[in-house]
Amino acid sequence: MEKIIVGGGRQLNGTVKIEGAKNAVLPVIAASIIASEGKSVIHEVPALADVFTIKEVLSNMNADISFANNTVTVDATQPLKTEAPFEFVRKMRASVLVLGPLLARYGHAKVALPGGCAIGSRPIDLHLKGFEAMGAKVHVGNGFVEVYTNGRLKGAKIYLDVPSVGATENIMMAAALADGKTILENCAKEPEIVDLANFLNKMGAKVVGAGTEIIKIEGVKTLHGAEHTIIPDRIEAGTFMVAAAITGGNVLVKGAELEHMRSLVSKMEEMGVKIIEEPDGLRVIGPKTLIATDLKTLPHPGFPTDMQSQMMALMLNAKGTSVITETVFENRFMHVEEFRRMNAKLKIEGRSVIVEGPVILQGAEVAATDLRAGAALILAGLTAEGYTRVTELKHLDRGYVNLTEKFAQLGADIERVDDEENIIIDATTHEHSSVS
Ligand SMILES: CC(=O)N[C@H]1[C@@H](OP(=O)(O)OP(=O)(O)OC[C@H]2O[C@@H](n3ccc(=O)[nH]c3=O)[C@H](O)[C@@H]2O)O[C@H](CO)[C@@H](O)[C@@H]1O
Ligand SMILES: C=C(OP(=O)(O)O)C(=O)O
Repeated sequence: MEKIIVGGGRQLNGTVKIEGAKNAVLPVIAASIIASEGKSVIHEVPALADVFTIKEVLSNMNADISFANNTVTVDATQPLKTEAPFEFVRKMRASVLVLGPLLARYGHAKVALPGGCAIGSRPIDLHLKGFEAMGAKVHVGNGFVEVYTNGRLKGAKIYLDVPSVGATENIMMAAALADGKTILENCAKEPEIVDLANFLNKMGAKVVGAGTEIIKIEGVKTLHGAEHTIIPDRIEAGTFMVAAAITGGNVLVKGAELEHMRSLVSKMEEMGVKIIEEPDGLRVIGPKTLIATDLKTLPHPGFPTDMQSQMMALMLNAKGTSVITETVFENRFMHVEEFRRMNAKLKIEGRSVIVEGPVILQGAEVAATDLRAGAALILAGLTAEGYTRVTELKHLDRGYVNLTEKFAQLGADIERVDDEENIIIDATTHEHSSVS
């Protein structure tokens, strides 16, 4: 089994470069299949497991897609299959983002139902309600959701009950080719929504208002391929910002965009962390003593749920009682049990966790219960006594590229090992017996 082994006690210093955003690149690649003319060329694509999954989804539909040197090229001009089977959706829920583009272009899409996951039930009812409002029929059965329409979708006025990121993206993509105007209210305002709207507009779409709570889309008849550069990953950036802060280090997080990260920056400043905007990123300087604070996750521009577990690691090192309230996902506290294995003092009360700090964390074997939980356990390991061994790395690989190497370059005592290999090394050289 693969593990990341991290030793505590080292301060992190230096520069780390942030990749393109996972949550922007997945909808942008999905959107590229709407183009009936020309190729799309997408730059700053991170080499994440999720990107390889969406590439497989598109290849399986007969799109011509290649990925090299952080650039994805998509030619979807030939007729496509309009189905995404469970083997892909199971690996990555964002596969449902092909529903909107396929429905808009072909009047049909069939995708395996994503089902629940570690952070909550994550239904797609709002995506489907949006398609229905535009005249589509929805059929759910045998583990699939199928959407279809006779002729073009019709522009509609759609109000989202909650500002869902995926529903905003799927409806925006479908509306781009609909007949008439769609007005999407109470939509998500994340920077990744703006990135998708910019890409769609380069393809010939007419989308205005992305980044606000009302997006207006005037449908056009066809879209063409376009060239686009993905925005930096604010969650990867935030993870390294916490790493600098938690170790009392000084790290330049190159590519971090202050505009995308105001809620995180202000929380970290409240905790005593110094954050300086520099021309190419954010410099983060950890204090001698971190101060406890409270936070509540909310849709953007509120505090991002994808940074909640990393902030829990920071709060475990802060002086006083902190309270974290999770309002976006109903079950995103799986990491609490893992932190407890490291001697954390945490109490769950409904949708809140009470964090008592500072605590002397102890290295332990812990599991990455989801993507960000994995990152948070590594962060906790940076300050723990002894060695922390993080397993279930498949989650981490969905969202972080070269995480171990990046931490090591900043001075962390960290390595990724495979138990099987270790056994072989142990048997021949006896050198690695202390790490497995
Ligand atoms: C690939 C991607 O971009 N993933 C991000 C996206 O996920 P995703 O797009 O899945 O998240 P949503 O914004 O849709 O989910 C937010 C909340 O709305 C609920 N909901 C959503 C859709 C729906 O049809 N019905 C419904 O009830 C969800 O269960 C959840 O409680 O936004 C989340 C919230 O910022 C982030 O944590 C994920 O990293
Ligand atoms: C929850 C996340 O992503 P996804 O929606 O891809 O599961 C995340 O990035 O933390």
